[in-house]
Amino acid sequence: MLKILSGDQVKELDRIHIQNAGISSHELMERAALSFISWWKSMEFPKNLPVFVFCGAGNNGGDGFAIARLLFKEGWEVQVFRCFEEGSVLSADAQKNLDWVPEGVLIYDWKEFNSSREGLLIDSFLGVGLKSPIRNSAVPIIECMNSFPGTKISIDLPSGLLADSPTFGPRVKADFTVTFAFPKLALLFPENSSFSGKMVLADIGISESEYASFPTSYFFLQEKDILSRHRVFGQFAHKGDFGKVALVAGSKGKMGAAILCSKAALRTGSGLVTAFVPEDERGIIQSAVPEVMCEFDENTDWNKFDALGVGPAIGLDKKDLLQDILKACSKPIVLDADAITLIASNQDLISLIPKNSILTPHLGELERLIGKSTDHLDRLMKVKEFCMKWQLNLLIKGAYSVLSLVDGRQLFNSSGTQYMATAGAGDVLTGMLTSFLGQGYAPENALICGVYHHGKAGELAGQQNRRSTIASDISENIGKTYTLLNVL
Ligand SMILES: NC(=O)C1=CN([C@@H]2O[C@H](COP(=O)(O)OP(=O)(O)OC[C@H]3O[C@@H](n4cnc5c(N)ncnc54)[C@H](O)[C@@H]3O)[C@@H](O)[C@H]2O)[C@@H](O)CC1
Ligand SMILES: [K+]
Repeated sequence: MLKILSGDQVKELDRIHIQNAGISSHELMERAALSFISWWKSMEFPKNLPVFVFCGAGNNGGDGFAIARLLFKEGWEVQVFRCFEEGSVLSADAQKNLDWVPEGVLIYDWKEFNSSREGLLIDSFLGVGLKSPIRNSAVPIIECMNSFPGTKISIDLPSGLLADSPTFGPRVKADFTVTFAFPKLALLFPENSSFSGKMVLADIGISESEYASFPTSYFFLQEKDILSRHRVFGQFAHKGDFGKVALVAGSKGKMGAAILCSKAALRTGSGLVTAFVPEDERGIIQSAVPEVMCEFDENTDWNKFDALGVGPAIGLDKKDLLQDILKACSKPIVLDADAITLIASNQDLISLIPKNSILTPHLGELERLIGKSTDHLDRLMKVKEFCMKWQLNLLIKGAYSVLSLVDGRQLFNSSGTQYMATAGAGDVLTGMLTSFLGQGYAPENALICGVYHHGKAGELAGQQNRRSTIASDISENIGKTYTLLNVL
């Protein structure tokens, strides 16, 4: 799994890679520029537009000079805008790439930029070298780039954004950020989304094994990490192997939650799904999902199920039921929605939650559980502490949902789309997670597979329906994600 290193670790990684690969730092910069060019070509930007490359004096600027040269070679009209005084000392690789800028590329001072011209802007002013809020002298350069209404593409990081701590000063508002080797932490923070735009990961040939020894608790979860987390079921598997799960969900007027999570559990592969719903409401679920069985007696043996998902729309009057379930259960369970709100207001219940269970609060529920956070980094730290203290897994939902594990690791999920921000999407996820637990997946793997496939199913649903996507569409696409990822 791809590690997310801090800005400070990048230099050390650079050094190790250069040594291992037997290349110069300048060659590594060239690879970064070439990787950018291959993304650029895939974008098919209109070729009649000129390209304005803003370059700083450090290696981020060096990337920009190299990109300017390569784009010019590809036939683009390119202009470079210097973000430093003439005669300034540049980093060695930036200087070399500045020297290599061909004559056909005109170099101007940034103050000469006319932001009303049509074109494409590349922001190569500041990258991970920025360690503190930007100097006053740099503010107008960022404002100048932001005054340009056309497409802006930041190299590695939007200039002004700190790689892994909260940023308060001005920063470039990019449409795309093409970042090298691994995502920089700040690109994954919701509060920075309007600055980083769409993040593109550009491979520069550094293999994950080269930084296996680098300490970090942050990881980036990608498609290649998923298949090995799945269990394989052979030809002789029967419905018992696929698990017997129960979902405690729904209440009068909110039976949709029970329908959505039970259906998702079936679509994820559960052999037998039982819904615990109010008896008066059973007709709704039984006609909507005939494959689901219903039970009504809450004095049941909860351990007869392979996995349990509790909470979607059960109502806030179910504290006693929740307490009974937590006391009775010996295996990890999935807790969502009202179950989390109940736990948040009755914190003595936390110690009763079976170790390794999975909690999936939305941001409001999370805040009730662990208190307010000043920003996403603060939220990550609080959640990590909570998970380690109580030995629980917790999902922070949103773009790049964070899977916070019992051992302190935090994985940022790469699948998903904004079109999943719709009622009931969380209920679908609860069904999926419960299903994987019931299929005998270790909680960590159930969480990883559940969240990744949920995001992928959402992407497929979003491609078909865009903003008209509803939670049922996500559920209906779960099967396609198995085909896509070649899960048998
Ligand atoms: N190993 C890697 O990941 C690679 C990194 N490369 C590039 O190298 C960049 C890092 O380069 P550097 O370490 O030279 O750093 P940067 O180029 O990001 O920043 C250094 C520049 O920032 C200025 N600066 C520092 N603090 C400032 C402040 N508070 N206000 C205003 N200006 C300030 C410095 O004067 C200097 O000009 C990466 O972001 C990436 O673009 C690439 O060349 C490829 C390889
Ligand atoms: K930049």
